Amino acid sequence: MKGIQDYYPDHFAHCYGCGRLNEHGHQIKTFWEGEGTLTRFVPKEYHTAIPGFVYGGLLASLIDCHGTGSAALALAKAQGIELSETNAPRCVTASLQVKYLKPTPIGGEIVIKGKIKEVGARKVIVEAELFANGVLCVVGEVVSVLVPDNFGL
Ligand SMILES: CCCCCCCC/C=C\CCCCCCCC(=O)SCCNC(=O)CCNC(=O)[C@H](O)C(C)(C)COP(=O)(O)OP(=O)(O)OC[C@H]1O[C@@H](n2cnc3c(N)ncnc32)[C@H](O)[C@@H]1OP(=O)(O)O
Repeated sequence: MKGIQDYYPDHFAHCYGCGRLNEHGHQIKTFWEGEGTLTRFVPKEYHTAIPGFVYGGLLASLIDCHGTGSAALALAKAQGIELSETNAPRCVTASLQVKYLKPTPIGGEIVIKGKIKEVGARKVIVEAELFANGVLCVVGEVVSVLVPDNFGL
């Protein structure tokens, strides 16, 4: 199944967290599930904080790109954009807040769920919940801002 990241132009597809063209990155994919958004990721052994548990920086990174991806989905919906080829809106992170509630175990799939809290003309706020083996381990909030096609060029 295609994620919003599959609809970014190539120039915006090199992000370490979610760029489909970054062979060293996490290449996460974010899509709608009902009214919310969803990203899945399976940490590797080397994503370790202490043996058996995921490094918190990685979890923040996953929430970051889940947030910007969810924001792009929300803007596309709000603006009536039908996704095809590389026409997705692109959002950059303005603010990232993460709260680690429980250690996150390595050894299974991580699921990140997003709730769109606010959608403006450019700014989107997304609340994220990160689950490991069905247990809520991390929550976060991402403020994303729509950027123009020539951002970074
Ligand atoms: C330089 C590298 C960036 C690379 C990113 C590539 C983007 C590609 C897009 C897509 C690709 C796939 C996705 C990638 C995902 C990547 C994730 C990351 O790791 S991103 C890297 C870290 N983030 C930055 O480096 C942003 C640096 N900051 C900025 O560029 C600007 O400050 C920016 C664009 C965030 C806002 O600047 P303004 O001048 O365009 O817009 P104003 O008018 O200041 O703000 C618009 C709204 O946002 C709020 N806002 C701005 N900053 C905020 C903040 N820090 N906290 C809360 N709200 C904030 C403001 O209050 C305003 O809200 P009101 O419309 O009035 O309601």
